[in-house]
Amino acid sequence: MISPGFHDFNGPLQLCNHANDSNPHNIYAFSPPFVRRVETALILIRHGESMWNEKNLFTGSVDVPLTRRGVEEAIEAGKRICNIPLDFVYTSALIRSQMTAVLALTQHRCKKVPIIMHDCSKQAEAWSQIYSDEAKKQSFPVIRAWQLNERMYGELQGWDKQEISKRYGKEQVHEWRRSYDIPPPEGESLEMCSQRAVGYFKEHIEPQLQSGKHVMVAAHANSLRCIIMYLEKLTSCEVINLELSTGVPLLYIYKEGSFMKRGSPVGPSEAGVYALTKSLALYRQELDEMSC
Ligand SMILES: O=C(O)[C@@H](CO)OP(=O)(O)O
Repeated sequence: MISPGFHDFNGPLQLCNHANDSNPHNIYAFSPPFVRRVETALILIRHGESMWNEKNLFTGSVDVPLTRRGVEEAIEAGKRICNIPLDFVYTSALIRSQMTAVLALTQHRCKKVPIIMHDCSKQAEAWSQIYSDEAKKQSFPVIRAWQLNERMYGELQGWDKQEISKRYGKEQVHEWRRSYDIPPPEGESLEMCSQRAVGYFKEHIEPQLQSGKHVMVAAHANSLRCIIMYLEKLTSCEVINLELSTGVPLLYIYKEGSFMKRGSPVGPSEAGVYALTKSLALYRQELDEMSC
C-alpha cells in the first residue's frame, strides 16, 4: 500500500496544461478525469556494479553495496533517463538497487526528490507522512519490494564463481546461473524467482502503467531477466541467452496492454537522436522550456 497522498501524486508531468488537448498520443494528461494517457514509460535498470560483482562472488539475496564504479554507473544511467517522465520508482529490498535508483534520480531534470516509502507498519506509515502538498508534488515515491530481490543463490552465495566452476564444471554452473527451471543447491531457479518478481510486477506495477503513471524499476540481473521474459514474451530457451549489464537503463513503452522495447536511452551528451516517441519528445521539449 503506497502511503496515502501519493495516490494523487501527479508526478513530473504538471508541466503544462493540455487538459483540453484532444491529441490522443499526448502523455501530458493530468491524472484523470482530464485526458487519459495513451502510452507510458517503463524504465528497467540493473543495479550498478556491487562489491561482490567486483570480487566475482555469487551474491543472490546477500545485501552488499555498490562499488565506486557502481555509483558512477548509477549516476551515468541517471543522465541517460533524465528526460524521461517518471511518477513511481520501485526497487528491491536490497541496498544495491536502492542506491542505484536514488543516485540515478539525482540526475533527473524535473528535480524531484526520491522519498523512500516506509509502510511496513501503521506507525511507520504515520510517522513518514508528508503534510505539504507542494513537497509531495516535488517528490518521487520509491517503493521497496522484497519480491524484486535478486534470485536467492542458496549454497553458492559468497563463493567465487571461478572456484565453483572448477569444483562443479562450467556446464553445471552455467545451468545453475542461466537455465529456467534448474535451481542452484538450496537456491531459487529462475522460474521460482519469476513467480515472485513477475507476480509483483503484474499486481503492483503494471496497474500503475495502465493508469497512466510512468515507472522505473531498479532491480537485479535475474529478477529483471524474469520481468523482461514476461514483457518480451521470451521462451525459457530464449531467456537463457539474456544478459543484463550493470547500470544500463532499458526503456519500454507501455501502450494498450503491450510493451514496446525501445532499447537503452543515450546520454544527453551523446550524439544522435535517441528514438523517442512523440510524447516523450514533447516531454523533453517541456523540460527544455522549463530550464530556459
Ligand atoms: O551473483 C548474483 O547474484 C548474480 C548477479 O550478479 O550472478 P549471476 O549473473 O551469475 O546470476
